[in-house]
Amino acid sequence: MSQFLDKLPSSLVLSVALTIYYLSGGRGTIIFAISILYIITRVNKETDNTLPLSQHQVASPTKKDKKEHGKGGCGKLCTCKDKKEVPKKTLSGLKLKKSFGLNTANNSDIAIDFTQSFAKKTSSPLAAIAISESITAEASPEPKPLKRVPKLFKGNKNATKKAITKPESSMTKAETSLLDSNIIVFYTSLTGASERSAKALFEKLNTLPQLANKPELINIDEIIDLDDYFTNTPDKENLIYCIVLPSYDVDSPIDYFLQSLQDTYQDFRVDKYPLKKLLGFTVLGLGDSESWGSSGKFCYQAKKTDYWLGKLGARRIFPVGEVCMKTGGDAKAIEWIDMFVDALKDDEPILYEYADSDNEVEDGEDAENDQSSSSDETLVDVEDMGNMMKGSSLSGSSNPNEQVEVKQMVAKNSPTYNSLTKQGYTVVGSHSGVKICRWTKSALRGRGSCYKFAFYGIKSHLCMETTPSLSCSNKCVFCWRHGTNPVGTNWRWEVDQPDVILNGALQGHYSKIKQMRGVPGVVAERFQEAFQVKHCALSLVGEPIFYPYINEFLGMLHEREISSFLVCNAQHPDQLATLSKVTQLYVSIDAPNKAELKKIDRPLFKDYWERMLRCLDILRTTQSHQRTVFRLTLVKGFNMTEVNGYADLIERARPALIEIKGATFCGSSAGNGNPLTMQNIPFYEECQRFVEAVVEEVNRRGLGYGLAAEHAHSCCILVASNDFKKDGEWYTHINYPKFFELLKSGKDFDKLDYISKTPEFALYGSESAGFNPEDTRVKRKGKKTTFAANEF
Ligand SMILES: Cc1cc2nc3c(=O)[nH]c(=O)nc-3n(C[C@H](O)[C@H](O)[C@H](O)COP(=O)(O)O)c2cc1C
Ligand code: SF4
Repeated sequence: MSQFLDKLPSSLVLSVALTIYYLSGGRGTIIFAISILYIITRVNKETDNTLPLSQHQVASPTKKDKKEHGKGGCGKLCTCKDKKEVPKKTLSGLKLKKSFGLNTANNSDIAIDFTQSFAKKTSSPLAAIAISESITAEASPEPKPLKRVPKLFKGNKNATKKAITKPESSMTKAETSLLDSNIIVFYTSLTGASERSAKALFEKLNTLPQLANKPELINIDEIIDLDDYFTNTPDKENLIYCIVLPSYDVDSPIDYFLQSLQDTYQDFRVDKYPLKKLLGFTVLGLGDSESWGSSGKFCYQAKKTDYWLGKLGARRIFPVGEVCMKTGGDAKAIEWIDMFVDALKDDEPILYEYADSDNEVEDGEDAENDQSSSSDETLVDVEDMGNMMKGSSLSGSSNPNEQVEVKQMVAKNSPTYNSLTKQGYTVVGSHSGVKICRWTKSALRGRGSCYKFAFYGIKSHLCMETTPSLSCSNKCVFCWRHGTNPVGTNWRWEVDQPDVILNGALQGHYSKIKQMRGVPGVVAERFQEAFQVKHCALSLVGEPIFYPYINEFLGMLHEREISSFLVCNAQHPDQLATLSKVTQLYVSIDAPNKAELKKIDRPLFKDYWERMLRCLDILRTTQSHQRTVFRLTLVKGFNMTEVNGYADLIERARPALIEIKGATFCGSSAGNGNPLTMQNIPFYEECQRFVEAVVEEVNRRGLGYGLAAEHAHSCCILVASNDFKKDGEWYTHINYPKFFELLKSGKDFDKLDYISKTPEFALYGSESAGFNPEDTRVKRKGKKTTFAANEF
């Protein structure tokens, strides 16, 4: 009978029970109840005893496993096709289980058992709760019984995967014993508690007889360049990082440390998972749960550190400790230390949870997810825009009675908003953005400014990078935003007032500057100066000229004596024609002919080439009074061949200046069709040869241009019209006070009316190659002399 019932589908059993209950007018309650009990028992039996073979995991496959499931047994990713079911008891070997005597096999149960075990060992319910929370968050956010699907075992394949491949959750056993590692204990401390704990951990490791190598103790605040440890790693084998730090909900150097980790993660120039080289890491957090528990900020910066180290590819070898110094004190920290050191002796495999770690941080700073997935939801292509545009008041609806729903470009609850804020942008209003650039940080620390200092005298710590339109009409292959910003050809969104944008941008910029005050190396004088922005680079992302009130916005900048460097993509000739005075007007010229322009800029406009040519004509005519600049981004294999084509465009527009810059690598992405690889990034010498050829050609045509300045570190060269040469010397710099004086006078003036002499160090071919001798050069270990930061 039981066998017969087992063969019936549960749904049939339930239907029969319901029918009996209904037909008997409620008198069949007992039959109904028995049926329900029977179904529950069956479901339990099914979910408890078996798992699909393709999902099951075994730490070390037995001979029997291998025989049954092929060569690799099930210790590796199982390739069995028949999805045969096997008993769940093969789930074994979890490090935490062994260390803490756990009996259960699934993630949520591990968290619970771990908590109980931890509490038993430490008699600390508080620490237990804290650690339990972090493990639960990491292992399984909620214990959903039917989702107790164990992680795949994938061996140690991550180590050999390409940098760009996201490490996956995996159960791995390190080839090296953790005791053979080189451990560095990092700490940062404001009032001394974390320093004490770090020293206690260091001492414990120092006297641990089984540890093969002596540990190191490093104060994070004394590290000159965090990149030496958290982008690159010291030249030692099998490094383990132990990081001890408190949390502060007020500005502190910890913010800078966290921001650096995040910047590294989002920096397209570095390996996506640079800390994969480490053998492992762990974080011990100190905080105050009584005062900050209810706000959810208890030890939040330790959790964030743990999160970002994980995102950078490092393997967590022990759960983040969250110790309340008010209720537990040093003793609780020592308990965590003892447990961690014990765990070092244990060489059981460790579950590396990469995927779930995204959930750990309340504000979930996961840029990658947004770039790859959520951004897709918000990208609106021109083909999809027809209907929307019909309805937009700004898109010239033909029907005046048509009800128009005008949306926000980047609404606060949209994935794009999350994506941008997670990447460090402050979204101002609903369509503008501001972000502090790397060079601004670098200049604050007395290091190099960006190439615009060499070419035009812009001090990076006085520069704000912003845009009044996050939307763009191109999807350039070299764009470091990788197309995660909204796209479109017409303005069809709500419009924010220019004063709201400017005030919001300045506020966002200054608050980011403020965060730098505890950073080692920040020069007090420069820090103070930075609260008076002098230059505005309208080039962050998107197309500033797209903003309907761009002229009003420029006027407000100039009123505050902030110079304007506006970059446009040569796709909006009408707006370009009516643009008012700017300090410097850029037009991006990314290719010398129609076919290559399509390939490289991936424009949304069908008449993109004609639009560009119209823009060039406007530069030569209506806007010829401006300091017009061609900006060329050289991409090998795409746009570095046709010298004549570029000469034609230069001849047509006669720009005052030509900035030529080698493209920087921002990663390939199948998701958005970005085809670039490192092969497409030209060397500086290649850029030089190309630029020299272009200059030769334009001069052969009698146009009169010369190689004026360079910034070799940024792979950037400035070509200028000979109009900027006086008595054989270049005058590419800008006399900013003169610019504002002329502007205030209300008279017409020309690009040559506010020029200033180019300094020696910036001249093309000079020994400094554009490096300001007043700034400090930073030597990185094992590397040539270089700047401290790269340009965005
Ligand atoms: C101004 C201030 C802000 C703090 N903010 C937090 C917080 O957000 N979360 C937390 O868990 N503890 C917070 N704390 C408590 C400290 O993290 C805790 O006292 C810690 O032990 C200090 O470590 P340290 O002296 O080694 O730097 C704060 C303490 C102060 C004085
Ligand atoms: S890189 Fe751009 S935003 Fe940064 S300092 Fe230079 S001009 Fe300003």
